[in-house]
Amino acid sequence: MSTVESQDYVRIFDTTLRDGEQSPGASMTSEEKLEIARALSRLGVDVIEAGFPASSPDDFAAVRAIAERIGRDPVPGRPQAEPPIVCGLARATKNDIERAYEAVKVAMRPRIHTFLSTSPIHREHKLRMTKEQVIERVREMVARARELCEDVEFSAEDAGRTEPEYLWEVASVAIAAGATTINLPDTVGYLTPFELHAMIAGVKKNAVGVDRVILSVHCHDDLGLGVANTLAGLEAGARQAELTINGIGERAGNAALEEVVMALAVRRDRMNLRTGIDPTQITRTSRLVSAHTGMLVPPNKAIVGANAFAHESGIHQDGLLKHEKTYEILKAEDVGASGTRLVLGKHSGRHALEKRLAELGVTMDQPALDQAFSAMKALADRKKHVTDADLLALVSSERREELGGWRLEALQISAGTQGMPTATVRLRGEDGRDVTQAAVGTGPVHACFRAIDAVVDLPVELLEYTVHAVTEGIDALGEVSVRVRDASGGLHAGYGADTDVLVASAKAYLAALDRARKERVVAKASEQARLKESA
Ligand SMILES: CC(=O)SCCNC(=O)CCNC(=O)[C@H](O)C(C)(C)COP(=O)(O)OP(=O)(O)OC[C@H]1O[C@@H](n2cnc3c(N)ncnc32)[C@H](O)[C@@H]1OP(=O)(O)O
Ligand SMILES: CC(C)C(=O)C(=O)O
Repeated sequence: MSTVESQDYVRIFDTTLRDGEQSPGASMTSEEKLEIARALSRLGVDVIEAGFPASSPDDFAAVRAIAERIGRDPVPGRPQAEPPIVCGLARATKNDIERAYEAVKVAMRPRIHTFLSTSPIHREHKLRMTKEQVIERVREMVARARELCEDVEFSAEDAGRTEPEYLWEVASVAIAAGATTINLPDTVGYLTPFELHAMIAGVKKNAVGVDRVILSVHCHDDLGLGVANTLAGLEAGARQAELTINGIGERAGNAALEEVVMALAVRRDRMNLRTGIDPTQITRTSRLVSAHTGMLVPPNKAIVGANAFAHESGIHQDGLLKHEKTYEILKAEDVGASGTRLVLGKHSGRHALEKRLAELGVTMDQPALDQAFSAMKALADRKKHVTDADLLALVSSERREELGGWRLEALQISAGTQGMPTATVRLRGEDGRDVTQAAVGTGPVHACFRAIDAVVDLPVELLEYTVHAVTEGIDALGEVSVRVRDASGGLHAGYGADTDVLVASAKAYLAALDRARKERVVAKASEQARLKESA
């Protein structure tokens, strides 16, 4: 028995190019579809539903191109693998079926997939057909498809809302007419997992000849149950799952391939089912589909979202650093994503900060780490993510502030088109004393520096003032550098970083003044020592 025939093997039928393309606005060109089909082949899907050939000449051409190339072009990483089946969708009409076959017949492994609704609401209002007419059409059209192609899938559209006994009858008729796969879609995403399980189990038990065919599930996500329902169907005995990359598809989409495949892989202990998918290709394929369809992947999307392997909160980060399994059931590398990310933000803790700083080449003793931690928390309150550049800027700003002297406690600026720009600063001296001063200036920076001058009382001339963003985005850290000249001609540089450039300016100016002050203290001390010596 080959791997594919064994009882625990689930065939992955990818319908990104057909049902996925039915997502509003997700149309793709033929070249894009071929590129995706190649990626699906590399991913290891068993069936590629390449399109609906009767729907337009473009769709026909795309299906045809995929049928021609897939299996014939080399697939990097899977040289020996059996090529995927290429399948075309067709309504239960002669014309659709013949068009589908025309498009797929050149494939190494072609399949015709024909469908007809079976639920009362579809029979009555959409098809305007009786139960008997539906049965007769299924018999005729499956037989016609089978005359053309060895591999025929029949889908009972809206199976989920079909009377069970009637569904068993339709499935029995399709099997007798030659269908090799019977698909039971929950077309409108209406069923609960228990109901879907019961539907598959019912057909498996009651349809005549069911042992000769593969049962398949195709679940939509209208109630967010697509993946859960697919897994329930597989537990009940279905051995083909119809899925799309990123879960795109008609309305709320289809069950997401990456979620079903990884659920089967991670919970093999529970379900004991396998697929032929190479999970390391998942992220790359997801990105390709997103790029070609323009359907962005939400950050919190399971498996492929930007946050799927990102941890922000301190307690989780600490746990992960001690043992990765504390908070991860699969690794980013398993699905071809770059590793777990510890995101520094308002919920992070010291362990994660220390690790990130060490990775950036910064080691600190405990008091310095505590200080950097407080600065990081303060920044994170104002900024969503603290990036590496933020951290380095912060650390270097904090280190410079460690030099002593006056420290900025508060800054209030009033500026605009009306009135004089005014700054009020509150500075804390080395002795812990707070001093508040206000000043006006030609602009907010000038007013701020004048208010600082009024406290520090160290005459300097401002030579240079530069401001630039060190990090990305509207909430970037601003970095300010200043150069001042003191009364004896000495030059002193100062640097400050903050999300508020005026605060960064005040910090930079204070740092430069502090250097000037320190040099003056050193110069005074050496002058006194010289005088003492000469006395
Ligand atoms: C559940 C699913 O996802 S099914 C796939 C859905 N995908 C699509 O519809 C995308 C491609 N579709 C199309 O391009 C067009 O709908 C076409 C070319 C197939 C048909 O276009 P039109 O001929 O203009 O028909 P229109 O789409 O307006 O109506 C569908 C017709 O097909 C009939 N029909 C629907 N499903 C089936 C079926 N499985 N078998 C036979 N006939 C069907 C409808 O009853 C209706 O027939 P009517 O004209 O006699 O009332
Ligand atoms: C054509 C069938 C399989 C379908 O897409 C559905 O029922 O949702």
